[in-house]
Amino acid sequence: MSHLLEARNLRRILPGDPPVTLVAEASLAIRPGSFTTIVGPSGCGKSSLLYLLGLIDRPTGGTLLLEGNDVSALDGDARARLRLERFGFVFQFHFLLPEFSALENVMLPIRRLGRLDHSMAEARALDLLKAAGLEGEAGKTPDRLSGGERQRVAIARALANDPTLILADEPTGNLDSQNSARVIAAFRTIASDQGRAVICVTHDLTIAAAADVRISMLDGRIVAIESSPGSTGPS
Ligand SMILES: Nc1ncnc2c1ncn2[C@@H]1O[C@H](COP(=O)(O)OP(=O)(O)OP(=O)(O)O)[C@@H](O)[C@H]1O
Repeated sequence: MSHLLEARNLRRILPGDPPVTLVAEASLAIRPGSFTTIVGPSGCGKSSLLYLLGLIDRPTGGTLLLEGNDVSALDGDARARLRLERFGFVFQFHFLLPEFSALENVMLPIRRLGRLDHSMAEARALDLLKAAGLEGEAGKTPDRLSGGERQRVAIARALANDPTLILADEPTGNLDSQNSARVIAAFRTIASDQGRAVICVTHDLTIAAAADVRISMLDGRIVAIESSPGSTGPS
């Protein structure tokens, strides 16, 4: 089966004197139904690579293929559209809008995409919250949710438009071990869908252990790509 996402010699260099290399010659392939972690010491370029893979940042060299299509050189509007349609993001801080309920937060990207009317968007958002075990919390604003609940709302929001790729940056960074375990279990379930894949930057060894593929970085470079025992390989 073809790769969902493929990077070939992806590079991100900040201009300057001297220039700063955030990511150097990164090559990787993400297969459907996989859970990949990106690990490495602080400052090695994990987030920078994730932002390139998620079309948040733009490479200064190399190629990025989304289901075989070259998306490396798209303009800002086209990248924003693809992010909304095909990607879901989960960050260390949940970035839920404080004045909106959990339900409204999950509905927002659905309404922005504009394919569903208000009541259909609401039904979909409720289903996602239900799947996250948060049916009873739908009407609450983020300040009335626990840290773990907020992060699960953020995951529901990331899934709102049925994305192909879920990208997470330190999603358990602010959670205790019990809530981390729920978040990891949610990612595992999401990644078991053959139409999807999860890529997660983490320092959390429990996440790294739960993944199918582990990409290790050092000084902006990928230094190893390893598959877990039982997984079918990195590509
Ligand atoms: N806009 C920028 N200007 C200058 N340096 C930057 C910029 N963005 C990132 N860097 C530097 O690039 C390097 C890679 O940063 P990045 O956030 O990708 O690392 P990371 O591995 O995710 O780190 P951490 O685990 O601490 O979050 C770091 O040394 C960082 O300070």
